[in-house]
Amino acid sequence: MASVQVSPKDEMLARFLDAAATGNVAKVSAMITHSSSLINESGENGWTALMLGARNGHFKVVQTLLTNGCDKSSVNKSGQTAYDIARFWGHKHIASLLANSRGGNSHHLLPSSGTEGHENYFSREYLNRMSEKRTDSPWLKAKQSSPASVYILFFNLNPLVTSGADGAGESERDFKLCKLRWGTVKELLTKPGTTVIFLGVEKQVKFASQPPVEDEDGLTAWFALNAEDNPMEDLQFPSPNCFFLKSTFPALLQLSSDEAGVIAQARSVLAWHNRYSFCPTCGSRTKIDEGGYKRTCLKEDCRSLQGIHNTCYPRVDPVVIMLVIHPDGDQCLLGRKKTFPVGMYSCLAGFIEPGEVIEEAVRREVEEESGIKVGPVQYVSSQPWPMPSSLMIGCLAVAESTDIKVDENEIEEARWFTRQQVIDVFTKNSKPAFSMAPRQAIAHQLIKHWIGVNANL
Ligand SMILES: NC(=O)C1=CN([C@@H]2O[C@H](COP(=O)(O)OP(=O)(O)OC[C@H]3O[C@@H](n4cnc5c(N)ncnc54)[C@H](OP(=O)(O)O)[C@@H]3O)[C@@H](O)[C@H]2O)C=CC1
Ligand SMILES: [Mg+2]
Ligand SMILES: [Mg+2]
Ligand SMILES: [Mg+2]
Ligand SMILES: [Zn+2]
Repeated sequence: MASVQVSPKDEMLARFLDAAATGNVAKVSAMITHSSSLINESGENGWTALMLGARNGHFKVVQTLLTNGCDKSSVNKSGQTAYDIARFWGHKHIASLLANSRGGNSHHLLPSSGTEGHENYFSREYLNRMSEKRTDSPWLKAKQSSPASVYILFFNLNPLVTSGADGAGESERDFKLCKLRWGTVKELLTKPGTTVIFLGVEKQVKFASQPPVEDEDGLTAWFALNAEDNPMEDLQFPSPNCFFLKSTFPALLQLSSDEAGVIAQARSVLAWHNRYSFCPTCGSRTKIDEGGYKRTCLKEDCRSLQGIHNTCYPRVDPVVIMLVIHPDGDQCLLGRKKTFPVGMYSCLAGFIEPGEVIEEAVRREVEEESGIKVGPVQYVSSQPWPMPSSLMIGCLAVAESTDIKVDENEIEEARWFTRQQVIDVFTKNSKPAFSMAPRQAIAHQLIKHWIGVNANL
């Protein structure tokens, strides 16, 4: 009988590939120590050890190979990388490891310095939320009628403000929230259709001598109210200059940083009450609990009353927003929606989908909207965006491809802009190639972070 001659080299490769395919990390590790050239070799149909480990969900094998300098960009005879294979077979943690590993040599394009100390607009925690007090009904009731408590009022989810031009010292401060007292709003509180929520207490406890009247515990509680009908006619306001903002954008970007933080919380929770009038599970009536942080179904046997029932709590919708850097490190990808002002380009963004990690959402949204493939992703900072309840998760990402193909349903145009063009927009040196989102938007801050310009630009 004729026997097929297998060279010792081929036999060793077969054993190595088998160890990777079966998840034998110790053997994979020992064999590459002994014979380092094995690491990038391929067997049948161009499959490498990395691809086999990725195919069969062996995280540690993939990790070991990457740590030892395995080339993650090689493709098999079907043109698939190990990353494509991991994604196809649903091994998300391995796909993520492959995309974020240094193998592609593109990590150096991301800034090494963090953003410590940077605060995005809408992010300031001016109040201590004191969530433990939400279930303390006597305390909440006493605070509601306390003359020291502060009420901010909304109609159609737009806050009551005055003109803020009183030397506030912050240039964005064009409007100032009207802080009302219980005496002014007590009639409104009893009206059907009025929603009241407890926001928290001022972090700074006031000294006893300071007006207005203090409660015994020295804590100044803040509440937010949303009125169903325009309350202007019924109420005596402390200042004739008070008015409701007519629209949210860009007016909501013109508050002080403290007040913007309060609005981010209040508007998101009020918007949730406004949209979730009935139980999403059975359609019955609900009652408001926990200082406005919960809606409980009134139907005794409703499923929402058993187990985890997140329909009862205010929602937060995570959104990834990313600045994609060109593989040459010197350009970034910006897009424009049809609704943007003429000439404005900004970062791409998109809602995170269920079962998706941040990095994968960045890759999916960028590919959907621009056709660009993305490798490493780096988290930078986040921003509440209360229109109505997004949490913007700001990232930098490095592109692995450069040909743009826009999804015209979402984006009108996407383009690569050079670092110099971006710097020119910030410094207003020469005729700008585009206009930028306002500095209160995290998109603006991400772009600034990438080019490393200082904070007062
Ligand atoms: N602060 C900042 O700098 C920026 C903030 N943003 C905010 O980020 C958010 C998302 O960005 P965008 O590019 O529009 O997102 P996407 O790219 O995900 O596209 C939005 C579309 O996706 C659909 N969609 C999917 N999931 C949701 C969900 N949970 N809630 C609402 N719509 C969903 C909607 O389609 P349909 O309407 O057909 O149902 C919506 O029009 C927006 O609210 C935007 O205001 C965006 C850019 C900059
Ligand atoms: Mg999208
Ligand atoms: Mg989008
Ligand atoms: Mg989307
Ligand atoms: Zn119900």
